[in-house]
Amino acid sequence: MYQADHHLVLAPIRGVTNYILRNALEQTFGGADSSISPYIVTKESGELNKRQLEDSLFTKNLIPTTAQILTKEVDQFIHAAKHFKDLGVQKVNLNMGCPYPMVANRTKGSGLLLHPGRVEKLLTEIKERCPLELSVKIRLGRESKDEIKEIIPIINALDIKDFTIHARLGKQLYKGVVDLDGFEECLPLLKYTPCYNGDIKTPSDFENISKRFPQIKRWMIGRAALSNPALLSQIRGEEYNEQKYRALFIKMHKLMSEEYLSRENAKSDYLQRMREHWLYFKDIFVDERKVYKKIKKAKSIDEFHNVIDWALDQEISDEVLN
Ligand SMILES: Cc1cc2nc3c(=O)[nH]c(=O)nc-3n(C[C@H](O)[C@H](O)[C@H](O)COP(=O)(O)O)c2cc1C
Repeated sequence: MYQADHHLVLAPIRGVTNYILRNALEQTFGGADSSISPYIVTKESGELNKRQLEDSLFTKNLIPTTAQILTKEVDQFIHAAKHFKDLGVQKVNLNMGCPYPMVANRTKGSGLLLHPGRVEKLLTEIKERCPLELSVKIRLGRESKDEIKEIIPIINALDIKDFTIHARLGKQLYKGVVDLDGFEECLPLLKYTPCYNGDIKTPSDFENISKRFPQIKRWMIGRAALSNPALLSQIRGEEYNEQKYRALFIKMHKLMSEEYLSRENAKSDYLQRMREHWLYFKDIFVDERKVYKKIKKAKSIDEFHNVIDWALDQEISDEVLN
């Protein structure tokens, strides 16, 4: 059961959990204590994506947001961390969980997990030089849940307190079940209690997992908080009937649309951005397939807004109400 000392973290989902989504969520359903922004990729040239940097801008975020970096190079990590520091960011996260072969085969993300020697060197040097507090997000392994057991002594020795474990293997991508036994095996090995992540889809999933792991205080939730933006607040005990849910979702959507359309060159990517959000938002509605089909078909902003007016009137699924 949710307790006052629990901390709920909105997970990073690339292309979706940007400051626009985070702030609109905070201004409506609420429920997230903090968030990690999706990873920024570093390059040898030092060039960093402007929009991704902007996403972590302290003044743009209504909830504390950690910036995430995907790299295997110490200098590139430090270079990006310094940029984030200038933007007012307090904490940076090293991504050691990304499962995509394009990333992992280049010894980045979950690909690092097969090389504990490299991880030790990377983390030790980053810890020494990082101008911001360092946190790490990891999977149990890339191929096997035993890989994390070689990483944990490094995390302990470096005194990294903010450590999130997504209880899957890299080779699973985002499929299959989470390995709660594998997660449990890590607990006695860790100096600090980690943040749990993976497949909390409903308030009762949270009840069950938090009952099994009463020592865990930090919980990270990703996809399900996008498919049901009320989920984080429902976990905290908030209740929603259809009318209250619809009113808040309409407000959330309006805030997001307005912010996207106020940005420079907004019109060029507005539809694409909103379609990515609707890949999750569609699940709010009983007839999610019909809703998403119409959204995908909309070719202009006017057409899209007409479809949204229709969609926001559709019946809301009992699965997101409580
Ligand atoms: C499309 C997509 C993009 C993701 N992008 C990131 C990312 O940028 N950084 C990261 O650490 N994890 C990323 N993740 C992983 C999530 O943060 C989270 O660990 C995973 O979805 C499991 O949690 P969940 O079951 O609550 O969604 C991504 C996941 C998905 C499905």
